[in-house]
Amino acid sequence: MTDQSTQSTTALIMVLNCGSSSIKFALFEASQTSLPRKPVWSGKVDGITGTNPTWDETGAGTCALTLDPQLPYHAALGEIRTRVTARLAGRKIDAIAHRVVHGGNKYFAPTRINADVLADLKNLIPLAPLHQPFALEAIAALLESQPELPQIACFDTAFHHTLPIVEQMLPLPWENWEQGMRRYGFHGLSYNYMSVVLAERYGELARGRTIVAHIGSGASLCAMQNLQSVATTMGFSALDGLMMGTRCGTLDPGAVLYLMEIRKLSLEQVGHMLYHESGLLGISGVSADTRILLQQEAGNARVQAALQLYVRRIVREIGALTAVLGGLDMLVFTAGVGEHNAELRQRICTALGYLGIRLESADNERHAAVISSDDSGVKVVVEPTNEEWIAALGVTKMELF
Ligand SMILES: Nc1ncnc2c1ncn2[C@@H]1O[C@H](COP(=O)(O)OP(=O)(O)O)[C@@H](O)[C@H]1O
Ligand SMILES: CC(=O)OP(=O)(O)O
Ligand SMILES: [Mg+2]
Repeated sequence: MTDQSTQSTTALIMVLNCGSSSIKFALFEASQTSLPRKPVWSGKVDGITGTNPTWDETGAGTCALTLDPQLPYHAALGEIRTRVTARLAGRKIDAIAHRVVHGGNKYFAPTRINADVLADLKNLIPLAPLHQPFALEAIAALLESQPELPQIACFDTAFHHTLPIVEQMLPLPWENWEQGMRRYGFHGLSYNYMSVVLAERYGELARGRTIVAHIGSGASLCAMQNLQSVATTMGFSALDGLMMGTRCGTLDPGAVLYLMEIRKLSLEQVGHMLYHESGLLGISGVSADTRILLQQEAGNARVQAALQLYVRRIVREIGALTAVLGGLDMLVFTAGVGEHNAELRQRICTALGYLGIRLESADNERHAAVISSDDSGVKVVVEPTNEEWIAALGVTKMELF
């Protein structure tokens, strides 16, 4: 931010965060010197991929929405636009920050979007088809309707720029690496926020061997050392790693070949299966939402199997990342499931008892900041993420105002 006295004292920054099951938005008021963590107004359209989308304004509760089922993201973006316009009552937005999930090999810092940048980002749609098209749809519409409004892309992949080469590489023939195929890692705005807030709250401990479990509709783990990403479960695309709401996570590549060669599924059919029909939804046949699955678990073998595999994959990958870190000092739960689902945190931590993890049940139930007991070998904490603030912060560093 510049300090020219002719400029208005605050700037209004809107953030759009297109996730796989929700679109979140937030309006931040930035002064010349500070950006409060709490937005002046925020909300989300939730359950976009489900049957009952809801509108939730901060503190206003939820209400059901009717979205065009053929174009739910498109309809949700329109809903947000209408409500934000009404709420602003003529006040101008100074910049819009977009969470863009994939920045590829070219974008590692917040970037002002023009037609060339947009074209580059469109090329990455195949690597994040649940996210990239919707963020880019909003960007393209705004570039056209308000070309003078600065739009800034803030990348999920950027925080993982510190990954060592051994974590970036895919075990494919060398020329693929030379041609740019690599593991990127995602949920970087969330992990970036964690690197800030964990250092504030837990000081030196957070600088040690930390695993952050970002478990929402999409899910990944990040192993951090000295608050930097050293390993992560999502890789080249947002399909890798943990089992998710509708995504398979890590899968034997032989299974993909089999589906195509023997079952004769087309590329599109396999892609649809892996992104939209797998994970919790695919195994349970009921829902991608852990709340619903926990309610229907008793007496439903498929729901039980879905939840068992979901927890197993998290436990397995925490074990793998602990090995990479050479031990574990802190385990952090965040995002929709991580912040709100005490039952699943309990199941995960019980399976991790061999690491010396002990939970304080009452603290876990009330989603306290620290949920491990005093004698736990690893500090276990719950920390609400704030991807939107990191995106807005990126905008304030661009000297636009
Ligand atoms: N209050 C809650 N209690 C329990 N689970 C929740 C709650 N809110 C969200 N979740 C879970 O989190 C998931 C959404 O997480 P979120 O991080 O918002 O996902 P995304 O950003 O990928 O859309 C939901 O599918 C649901 O399972
Ligand atoms: C990258 C990703 O899966 O994001 P989300 O969890 O918001 O869907
Ligand atoms: Mg998300």
